[in-house]
Amino acid sequence: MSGASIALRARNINKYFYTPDKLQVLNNVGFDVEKGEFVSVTGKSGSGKSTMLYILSTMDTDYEGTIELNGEKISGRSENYLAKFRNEHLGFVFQFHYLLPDFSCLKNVMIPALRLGRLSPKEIEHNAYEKMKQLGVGEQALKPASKISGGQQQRVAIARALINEPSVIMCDEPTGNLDTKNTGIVFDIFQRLSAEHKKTIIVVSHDNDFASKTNRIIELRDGRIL
Ligand SMILES: Nc1ncnc2c1ncn2[C@@H]1O[C@H](COP(=O)(O)OP(=O)(O)OP(=O)(O)O)[C@@H](O)[C@H]1O
Repeated sequence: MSGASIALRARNINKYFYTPDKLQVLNNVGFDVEKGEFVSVTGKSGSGKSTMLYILSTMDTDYEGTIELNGEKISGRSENYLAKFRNEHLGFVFQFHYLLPDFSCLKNVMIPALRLGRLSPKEIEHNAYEKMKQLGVGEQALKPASKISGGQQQRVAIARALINEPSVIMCDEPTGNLDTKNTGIVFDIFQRLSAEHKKTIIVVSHDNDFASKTNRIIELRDGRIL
């Protein structure tokens, strides 16, 4: 693989927790993810999936090894640098959507872009509404986030993750709270983002059916890649 086509490069990642006892949770983990690839991370409970995602997503900086995202070395960087990097390059989707319940769905989607401050509020509102329409939740725009269904909430959360046009989207059990129908809808959204919009998608999932349909499965066992 040429460097230009790599979105994420992880090398020799070791991670330890020290309480209650010293525990090595990731053991010499290394892999590449290509731009536009849709990858799932699987493994039994406790195998280190969430720990790895926290590290890859720059939230946890206490590890050994090196990580490059979009050609930039992100290991060993300051929190200020990483916060800016996250805003510009990464989108996040979690099992629980963490939408602000009393704010409108549209406002929820707008918030990361308002925080970034690159565009005017009018432009951001327009972009947020477009993203919501693309994900089939345009009609929910003005409703409070607490007043729509769980599947719709997750699509609003995906629109929020996309609002700053990140090239890499990291997800921790994004369908863990959804029924089969909504899981299928969310899968199709990710697949389209990867195939048509060349977004790189990394999803931690317990759902073998979901994982088996992604481009590649990275399986962890006891902190090692199989
Ligand atoms: N903050 C922490 N302090 C100590 N040990 C931790 C901490 N966080 C996780 N661990 C341990 O690290 C190991 C890996 O946890 P991790 O949450 O990454 O696994 P996982 O594969 O995501 O599990 P699950 O599928 O249940 O979410 C587990 O043994 C867990 O108990």
